[in-house]
Amino acid sequence: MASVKVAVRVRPMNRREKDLEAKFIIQMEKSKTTITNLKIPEGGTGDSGRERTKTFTYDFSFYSADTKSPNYVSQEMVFKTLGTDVVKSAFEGYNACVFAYGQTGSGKSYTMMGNSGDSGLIPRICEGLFSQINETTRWDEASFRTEVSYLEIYNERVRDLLRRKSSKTFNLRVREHPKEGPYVEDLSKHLVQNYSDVEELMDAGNINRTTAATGMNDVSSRSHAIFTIKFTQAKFDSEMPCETVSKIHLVDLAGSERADATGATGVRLKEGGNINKSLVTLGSVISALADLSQDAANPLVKKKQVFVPYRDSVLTWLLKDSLGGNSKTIMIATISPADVNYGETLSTLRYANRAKNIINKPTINEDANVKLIRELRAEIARLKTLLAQGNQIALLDSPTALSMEEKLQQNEARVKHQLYVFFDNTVPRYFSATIFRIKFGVLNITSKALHYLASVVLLEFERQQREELEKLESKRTFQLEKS
Ligand SMILES: Nc1ncnc2c1ncn2[C@@H]1O[C@H](COP(=O)(O)OP(=O)(O)OP(=O)(O)O)[C@@H](O)[C@H]1O
Repeated sequence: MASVKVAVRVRPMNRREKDLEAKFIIQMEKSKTTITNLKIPEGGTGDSGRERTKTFTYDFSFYSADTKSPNYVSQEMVFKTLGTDVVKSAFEGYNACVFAYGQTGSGKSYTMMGNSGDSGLIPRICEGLFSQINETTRWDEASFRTEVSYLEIYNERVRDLLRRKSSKTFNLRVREHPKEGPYVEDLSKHLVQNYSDVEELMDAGNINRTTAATGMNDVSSRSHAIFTIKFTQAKFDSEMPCETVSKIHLVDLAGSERADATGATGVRLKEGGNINKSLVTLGSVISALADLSQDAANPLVKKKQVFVPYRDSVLTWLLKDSLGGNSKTIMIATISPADVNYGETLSTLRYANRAKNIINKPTINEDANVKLIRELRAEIARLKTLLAQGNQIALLDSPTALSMEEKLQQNEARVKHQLYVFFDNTVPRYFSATIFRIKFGVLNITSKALHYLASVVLLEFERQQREELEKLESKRTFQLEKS
């Protein structure tokens, strides 16, 4: 179990806000973010008793409004605080997701993608992944496979941002795999060997992304973009093959916006409606999940039937696993510091506050065959303990009816039988379980490993039996000498 991690980031005032002589209304101290409503006089309360300041506590509050401030949080610091954990999760075999949420022009794309020379989380995470791959391959015999895909959801339709123009790029279907969950049919996947391969694809995808100038942002993303890295790792852990697969979704959402703030009409207004549909559904999903988690945390409360409307929008359907499922998820809420955006900023802060309550269930995604071998090994260890215990009991009981030799023979038969049962049950299951699939060269080693394990147990068994017989022999000799 792991809560969704939530960070809030405030950007500097932009030209528009400066021209409007906007006032700064955001304060941050450690993990706390405070917003001030300048319409309410200092020391007083509003007509309806509203307070002038509201304070929220998040996992992180990133102050990026002024580069000269000692508290300034740079792109690199955001990566060090959040991105390195994503890289770590990938190497451990967990799924991960980072999504940026906020008003148009509040800094989502800047945080996720960044500018040239000032890159954001997505390029830094990819760079971090490859630098660790290089480190690991230098010392270990691990092998890696990294695949990326990049899509946008525009007007509730999925579009492949990395597909060549000649092929179908628009309106791809979202389907659901019974085990692996929702996926996009026919989405192109690209094998990458190093960071510059990723950079090339990212640049190509960003050019294809739907953007437009709005009243709030000259280059406003009009779609939700999901950059996905599928990272597979095969290595040997204490001489056992081990394969993990991790999926990392890096999501740059389109802005949450009101038509009046952006001055949108026509196409932009329709886009706004669709963008909001996904974001409203995202809000409902977050609320439902937060309710579920709070209920689960309180055993005294009668469990409600909470419906999570994942399927109400393409975005939430595709991010199903990242929200309340098998993933380590981070939400970054980006905000403007200006009083002119008070309403939007407060709503973002509330949204983020709700998301803190979501509990996910991340698990290591291990190959089923490899898992079976690990279980097999644990079972062998258990049998070895049983064998040892069995022998001790037999020795303690020795003066009664049966002679020691007989007991030893009985033990031998019992353990042999257990071993037969064990291998009879496990080996066919093991071999039928598609172990012959050729995957990262695991084939030879896994079947070899099984033989190795079997021979280790039998050798150990023989050694123990020999020891017992030797003990018995020396006892007999001692008794003979005495008489
Ligand atoms: N923390 C920051 N530091 C410096 N500049 C920033 C920061 N955040 C955003 N900006 C600048 O503000 C402008 C708008 O940011 P950005 O495009 O990231 O907004 P957005 O939230 O992605 O907007 P939209 O939803 O319209 O796509 C850009 O010029 C960006 O470089």
